Amino acid sequence: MMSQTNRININHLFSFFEFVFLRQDAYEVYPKSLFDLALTMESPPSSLESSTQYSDSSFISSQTIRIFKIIVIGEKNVGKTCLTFRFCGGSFPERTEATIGVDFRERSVEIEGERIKLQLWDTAGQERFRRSMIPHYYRNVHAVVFVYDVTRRDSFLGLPLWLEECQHHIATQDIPRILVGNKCDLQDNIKVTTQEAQQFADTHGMPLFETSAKALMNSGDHIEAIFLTLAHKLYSHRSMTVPTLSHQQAHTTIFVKDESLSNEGNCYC
Ligand SMILES: Nc1nc2c(ncn2[C@@H]2O[C@H](COP(=O)(O)OP(=O)(O)OP(=O)(O)O)[C@@H](O)[C@H]2O)c(=O)[nH]1
Repeated sequence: MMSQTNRININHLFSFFEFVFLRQDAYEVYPKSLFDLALTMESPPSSLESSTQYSDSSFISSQTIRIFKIIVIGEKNVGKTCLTFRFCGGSFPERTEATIGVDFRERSVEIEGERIKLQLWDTAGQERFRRSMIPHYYRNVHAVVFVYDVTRRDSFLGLPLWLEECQHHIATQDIPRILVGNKCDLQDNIKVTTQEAQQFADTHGMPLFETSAKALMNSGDHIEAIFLTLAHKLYSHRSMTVPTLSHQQAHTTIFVKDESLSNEGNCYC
């Protein structure tokens, strides 16, 4: 009988093939170790034993760091790929293709002196490219970014369905969620007002960010600020919700070793 681990690995391979062969543009921002990410993709984070297992693996050494899985969802063409690429790769991609399944991007940031990794799952907006992946998107997720296109009302009016899907697949609603209205650089074509977007965000208890993956907003890097705000939310959210070992085991943080850090200590707090 095929074990659960084996089944998961097959899915990992599937995703890698998609990623490496179908989305060459994202390759340059892929984390240094594909295998490292494969282990974390759907590892059972509620199990501390599993974390220890990874820690004992010989191919990864040094200190554990926390990885937060963030899924970016929304209608096709709203700019999910561009937003994640901009944050992880530092620029607006010259060309993009429809995401098939999922693309992964990752970036380390330092919050209050601790280095953490944000693992962004750039999900497919097209139903046919995402249907079979939906359970994978939501498994062990730490935060959700809902994206709509300010120049397309349909992408905004469709948000309740994305929220519903999210509610259906995530057991706890107590995870950070943010709403991002993208393509604000197309000023002459805006179809969703800030007021109605803000009302929607308030109704659903989410902060709203209007931005552009293409342009520099407010003379600073707005995308950077959005994801860093989320990182802070995740950091403090977790600190508040993981006071004991048993809580910790129930929480969805994934631990892996990072060989670029020199400190030998393992920290599960
Ligand atoms: N003007 C403008 N165009 C953008 C912006 N963000 C993305 N685009 C364009 O919108 C199109 C779709 O962008 P993607 O990032 O591929 O959209 P997506 O949501 O990942 O699409 P799927 O993978 O199909 O779900 C591309 O042509 C981008 O160049 C933006 O902020 N401003």
